[in-house]
Amino acid sequence: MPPKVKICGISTLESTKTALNDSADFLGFVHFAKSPRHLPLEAMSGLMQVIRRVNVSTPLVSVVVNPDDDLLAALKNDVRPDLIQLHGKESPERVAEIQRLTGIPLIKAISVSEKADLAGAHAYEPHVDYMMFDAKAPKDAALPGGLGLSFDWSLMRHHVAAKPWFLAGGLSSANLSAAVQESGASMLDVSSGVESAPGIKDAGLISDFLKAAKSL
Ligand SMILES: O=C(O)c1ccccc1NCC(=O)[C@H](O)[C@H](O)COP(=O)(O)O
Repeated sequence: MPPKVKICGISTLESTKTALNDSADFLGFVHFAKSPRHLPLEAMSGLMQVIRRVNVSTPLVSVVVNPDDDLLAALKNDVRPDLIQLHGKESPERVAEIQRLTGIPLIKAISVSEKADLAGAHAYEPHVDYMMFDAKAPKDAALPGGLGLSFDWSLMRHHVAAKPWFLAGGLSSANLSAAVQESGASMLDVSSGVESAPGIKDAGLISDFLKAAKSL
């Protein structure tokens, strides 16, 4: 079974169309002011509404970082994504609270640089539908994700998980096969690897990535 793919950091209808034409399994939209992929909530909501007119089956994911209750209320009441991806330092208790507050299925991202980072993941599992394992950002980085950095994929080999998980960080059409082999991942997430410049998605790179993933 080929890995499922989430194309993250989509901000235009054009890249949405490419991703859907080549059978992306999830589409991610980032709301984080410092990100070159940042979408204000109104724009995210508008784009999602347009997508839903032509495609109701592909889950649309709002990616946020340490969201406060006001942001969660806006996501729940106005944007209404299929999933919320939590990509900050949310504690397991806060994730449980976010689940209660929104009722929207969650993806919790964990930053990984060494094996010890995986141990903390289990505490989130009761509260989420999916986990994501992404490369840990450098201390001085402006963003917690979308940096095109990888971690040692073999760390995931013996990870026993109660929830399905995405592998993220520095993936591209050139390395995804090795990444799947080394990590055992059945779900992949990519952003920079399908861009021609930060925040600029490239139709050819999106197609290449999805075709390479679907051919595994
Ligand atoms: O992509 C961003 O700009 C971003 C900003 C703030 C929080 C999360 C962000 N991205 C989350 C993702 O799911 C990325 O796809 C993931 O980190 C992998 O990125 P990349 O290494 O560029 O493929």
